Amino acid sequence: MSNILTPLNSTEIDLALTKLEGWKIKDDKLHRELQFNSFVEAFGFMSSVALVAESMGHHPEWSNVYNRVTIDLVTHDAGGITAMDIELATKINGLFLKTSPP
Ligand SMILES: C[C@H](O)[C@H](O)[C@H]1CNC2=NC(N)=NC(=O)C2=N1
Repeated sequence: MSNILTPLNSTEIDLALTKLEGWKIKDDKLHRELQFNSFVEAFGFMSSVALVAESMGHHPEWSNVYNRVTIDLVTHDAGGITAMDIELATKINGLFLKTSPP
């Protein structure tokens, strides 16, 4: 039976990616690189993501260099990309749009 800790198959991942602006697969993880207008904006965005991640009990692998934030999502407990990663990526996109409207 499938549950949130079952890794998605490549068909499921491809479908999810069509709805996830900016994300791709890199090294078997969901990957996105974001750029902001400043370090403070990037760090504020990371703070918002941190609260969401903590509330989900699901945490990103990420790094920050000045105004850039690089994010990788994978479910370690499942050994692959799961619905939890898709959910967190979707929420991250929402927070990015709020921080940095097009
Ligand atoms: C016990 C705790 O909830 C688990 O270790 C959670 C924490 N955050 C996590 N985050 C991610 N990305 N993958 C996990 O498998 C994971 N497991």
